[in-house]
Amino acid sequence: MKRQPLRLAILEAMRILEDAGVSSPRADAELIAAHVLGVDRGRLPLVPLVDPPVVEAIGKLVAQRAKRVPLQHLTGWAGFAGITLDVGPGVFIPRPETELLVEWGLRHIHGREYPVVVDLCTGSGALALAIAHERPDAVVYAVDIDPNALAWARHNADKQAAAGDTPIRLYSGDVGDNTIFAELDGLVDLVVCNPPYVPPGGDLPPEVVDFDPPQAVFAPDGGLAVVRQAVATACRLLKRGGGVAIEHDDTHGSAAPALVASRKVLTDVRDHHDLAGRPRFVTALRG
Ligand SMILES: C[S@@+](CC[C@H](N)C(=O)[O-])C[C@H]1O[C@@H](n2cnc3c(N)ncnc32)[C@H](O)[C@@H]1O
Repeated sequence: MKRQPLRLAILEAMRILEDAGVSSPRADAELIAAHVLGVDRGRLPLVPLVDPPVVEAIGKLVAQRAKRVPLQHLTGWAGFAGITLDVGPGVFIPRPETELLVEWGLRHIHGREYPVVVDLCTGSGALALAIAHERPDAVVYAVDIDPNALAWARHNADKQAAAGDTPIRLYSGDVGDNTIFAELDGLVDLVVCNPPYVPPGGDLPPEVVDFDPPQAVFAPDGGLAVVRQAVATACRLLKRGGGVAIEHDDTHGSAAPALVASRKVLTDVRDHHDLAGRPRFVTALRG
């Protein structure tokens, strides 16, 4: 059979994805093509013609994406703050907005030697591994309640350590357990946390509802239950001058900072917006 222009296969993929209601049809079509061809997306213009089996492989993945299977489940990986994490069924796919917590956290520990860092609710290991990658001297702890998520985190942590990064320390546990990391009480420089925070019944796209684990997304108490637990744990773990950054729902731009400010040991409470201008995460320092 004849070779075909890749451009046409991508245009056809975009049409299918747009009809299916995918929010970023061009990016997804190009990323699927790049995945099938084993090249970076930016190199696609260097591939003018493709063989029929390539077009067929692109078509199969596009059909799955049109059923709203997340792109990262199809490719098997997610880029996050300069690292690549393996992801799939059973673990939350790291989101770009969470990279803002990495940026804030790295700024906070800048100039501190051998900082102790704790990632509560680690999922795939995203925050812990991104910080460990940038700060090889950091002692990084991470915890999750879900054994499936932890299996992904262990896999990613082993892979990153095998590539030469300092290993992180992973634990199974509940942020609501007030003895968690008791050995670190008052010793921690930075606590980061992207907890489940969507109020139950929230309106979400199929990629989230059907593929992210529910306990990674929804939380009781109007979405604030795990945020509240993370704040309490941070108060106990942080040393004086230590900092905490917690992601929250964009409807919690007042409630989350108020919850943090209700803890007298935490000072300099600030809420931060994402690039789209939505309230996204709260930070504070241990006074
Ligand atoms: C929104 S995901 C975030 C994962 C990762 N930090 C990220 O940003 O990609 C929330 C994670 O919190 C975990 N989790 C939910 N409730 C928890 C709890 N009470 N204690 C510890 N982990 C919890 C879930 O299993 C899930 O992996």
